[in-house]
Amino acid sequence: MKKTFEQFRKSNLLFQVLKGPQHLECQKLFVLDSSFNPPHLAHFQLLSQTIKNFKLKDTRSHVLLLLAVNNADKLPKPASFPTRLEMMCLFADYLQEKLPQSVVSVGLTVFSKFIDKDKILHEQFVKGCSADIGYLVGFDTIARIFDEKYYHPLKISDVMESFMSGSQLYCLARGDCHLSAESQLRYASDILEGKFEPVIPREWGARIHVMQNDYPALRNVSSSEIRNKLKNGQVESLKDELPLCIYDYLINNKTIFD
Ligand SMILES: Nc1ncnc2c1ncn2[C@@H]1O[C@H](COP(=O)(O)OP(=O)(O)OP(=O)(O)O)[C@@H](O)[C@H]1O
Ligand SMILES: NC(=O)c1ccc[n+]([C@@H]2O[C@H](COP(=O)(O)O)[C@@H](O)[C@H]2O)c1
Repeated sequence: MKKTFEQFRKSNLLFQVLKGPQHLECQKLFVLDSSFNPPHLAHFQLLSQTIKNFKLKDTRSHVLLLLAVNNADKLPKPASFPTRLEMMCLFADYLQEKLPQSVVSVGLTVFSKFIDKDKILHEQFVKGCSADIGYLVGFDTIARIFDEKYYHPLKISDVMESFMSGSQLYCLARGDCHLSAESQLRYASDILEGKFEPVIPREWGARIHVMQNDYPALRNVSSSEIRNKLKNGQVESLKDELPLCIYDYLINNKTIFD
């Protein structure tokens, strides 16, 4: 993976598929954009609930696990990118097994903002198919997608118009969030009622779908909490938060977050 990653870094590519089909194979694409630092069961739950509730009837779905080599806020730490790519590939195999009605690809991009990721995916992955792209996010991320600071001095209603008119945002409420679960679940209807106008146009509310996590124990799981537990030797409890393949990988590579 180190070599593959270095090649991507040295190339001028903006997006590259490293595993799975190179182009969209189904009518519905679900993108999980994450730091995969490491991937965990709340990520799986986000995918599984979204596919269960929103996949097109009687068709397969295409899942794209996407890693940005530039994050909107975070430095590229603590696990190296090649390590994260290895975990993404293990996670992709796990998804393929658990969600057999899905096709899974793993990709890299240089873009941190969703508006830019969306443009490049339409150009290089969807390639002219009339598919809506569904982006899978936790509530903390949706709040950041609609934060004006990322687009200054442009207006969100202008700069995000093209992205929001062709995308759906599938969102899982989080326990470790500044808003109550009720407020998170009301977010789309609040937008539809115009509560955030003029910043967020009310019609965008129809493209946002906030779900409660069906498994309460996963609502507070996060990669940072898992990294801390691993550092502090609290490995037993990690079994309930990670796919077994990722758990085994971390146990065999305990220093990757050092
Ligand atoms: N417990 C959770 N419930 C709902 N969404 C989640 C949860 N954990 C992660 N997500 C979402 O999955 C997406 C990708 O996750 P990300 O890589 O940021 O994981 P994270 O666990 O929040 O990482 P970190 O702790 O390093 O910030 C984000 O949109 C994030 O909000
Ligand atoms: N305005 C935006 O589009 C925006 C804001 C914050 C994070 N992101 C991206 O969301 C993804 C997840 O971010 P975190 O790993 O920081 O939670 C990253 O790819 C990050 O760059 C995008």
